[in-house]
Amino acid sequence: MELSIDCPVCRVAASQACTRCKIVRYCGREHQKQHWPQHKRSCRPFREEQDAQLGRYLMVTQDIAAGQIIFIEEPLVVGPKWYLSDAEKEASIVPCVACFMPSRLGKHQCRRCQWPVCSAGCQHEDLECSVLSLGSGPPPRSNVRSLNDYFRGDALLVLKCLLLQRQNPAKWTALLEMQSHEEERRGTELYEEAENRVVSYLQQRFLHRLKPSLLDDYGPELLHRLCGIIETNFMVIEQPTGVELSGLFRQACMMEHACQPNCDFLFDRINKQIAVRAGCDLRKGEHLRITYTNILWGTQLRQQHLRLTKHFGCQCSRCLDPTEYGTYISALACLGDVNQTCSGTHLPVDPLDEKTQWKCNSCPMKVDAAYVTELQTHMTEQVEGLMSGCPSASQVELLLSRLSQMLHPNHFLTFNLRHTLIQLYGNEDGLQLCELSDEQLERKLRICDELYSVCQRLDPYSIKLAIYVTVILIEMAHTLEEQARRTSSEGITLLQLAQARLKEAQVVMKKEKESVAGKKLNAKLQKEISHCENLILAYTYNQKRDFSRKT
Ligand SMILES: C[S@@+](CC[C@H](N)C(=O)[O-])C[C@H]1O[C@@H](n2cnc3c(N)ncnc32)[C@H](O)[C@@H]1O
Repeated sequence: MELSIDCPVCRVAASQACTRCKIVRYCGREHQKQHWPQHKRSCRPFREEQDAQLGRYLMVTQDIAAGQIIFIEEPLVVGPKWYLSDAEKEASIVPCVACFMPSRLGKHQCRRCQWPVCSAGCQHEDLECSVLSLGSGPPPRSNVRSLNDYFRGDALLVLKCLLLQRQNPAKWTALLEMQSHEEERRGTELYEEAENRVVSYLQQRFLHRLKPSLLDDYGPELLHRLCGIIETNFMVIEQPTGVELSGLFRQACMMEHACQPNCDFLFDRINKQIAVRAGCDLRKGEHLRITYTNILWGTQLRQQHLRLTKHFGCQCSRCLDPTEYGTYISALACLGDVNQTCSGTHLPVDPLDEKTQWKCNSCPMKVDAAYVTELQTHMTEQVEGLMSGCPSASQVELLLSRLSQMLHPNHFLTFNLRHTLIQLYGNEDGLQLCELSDEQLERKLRICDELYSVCQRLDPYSIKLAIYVTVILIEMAHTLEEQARRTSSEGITLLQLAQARLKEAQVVMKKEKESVAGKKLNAKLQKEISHCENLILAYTYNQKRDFSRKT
């Protein structure tokens, strides 16, 4: 996380942070006092509000410029990932119980509780270790699967929350103030899952042996409430090691959801603080908004995910618009009826209604929501199946042409396939840029333009899609460079266009300097920019040389 560490008055290195915003640092009290008349205009430029529908939320109280850090906050709890994939449940590398560094199962273990640690000397919190040591330990001769089943990271996250009641009463109070949706969760699939994976696991393996004097409450009701608090509020913290953690933050977790966010956030890898940053200029009265779901999903999928995990239906302007800002990212192609084919597009009549009909915009055909869901589920399986391998361009083309008969070209499933395709054309063996025909280059550029336009409409400030957009811009630049190589008349114009695309990507990627994927892509982008500059220099030199030869 990059924050200025110089005193804004004398510019010497400073360590004393403003206690209100924790962002600006001073060399001492004198300069802090002197700077206050200026600083108070930007210190904590928001306040907490409450609303019957949203619950608590954060509202901007003074205009905030794009890129400004709005607040920094310590976590209430940081722990292992809340949702483990099937592969992670069987992985032999797991986060160290103390420092979360990747650790090989069975190599080092805490001497007292036997949970995996990264090295013999790495120790974890005493109370946590005492509770975990009440367990019987993994069964003898365990394989990786049964070891993982004993060392459940998601349950450890709940335990970490539970132990705050003794370790830090102020954090415990703040945690219990968070929304849990415990009533709505009761009887749902998520509740049953939490019961099996976390609540009964913690009780039967550890908590039943706990001395009652150690904690006031560790009953199933409370454990389920903590699961609800985590489910509703957890934020994913990506570590430079690639390990993902879950964090709960008193204030950052108050930010409401919108399918077009206006804030993003960064994590400090050492102390796990979160810094919330304005993704665009924010005006007084606006709410601070992040996205709880995947903005590259269509409305039905986003709504379903939000209803299931966060217990609300989003009513943002994108969700209300059947075309989703003109992107048609959920739209189906109309097939017409037996008498006549149709080139129209099916859109939901009421996008917020799960059971809405989907109507064609050019013929009277209507289809039911159930049909759309079934079709989409089936196609999603096909796309995920293909993408889980390393598909070739021809395999992607084949599925794309099949799905294109039923889906709008911008549908999120075809978007995904086309985003893969632009990276394969120009990089796959036999499909290197120099091997592509002029038509293939033109098509690659056209697809890049279409994908770029969808991203711009959904996320105009590239708050969520910076990496997606940068990949598109780099592929555009590659194509333009190759086109420049093939032409003698417009070469410099094409190269300058390529350079402009890469410079645009550089601006977009400024906010992605911290993430693992962002670091990699930023390094690649720097090389692309130098390469393009060299092409321009070489082109200009050759032109000058040709001109002087002629004259
Ligand atoms: C991470 S919490 C946000 C803080 C919460 N409002 C509180 O009072 O603690 C997420 C919950 O806030 C509510 N919420 C957030 N964004 C919303 C939105 N756009 N529309 C309706 N409810 C929303 C939902 O109840 C959701 O489960």
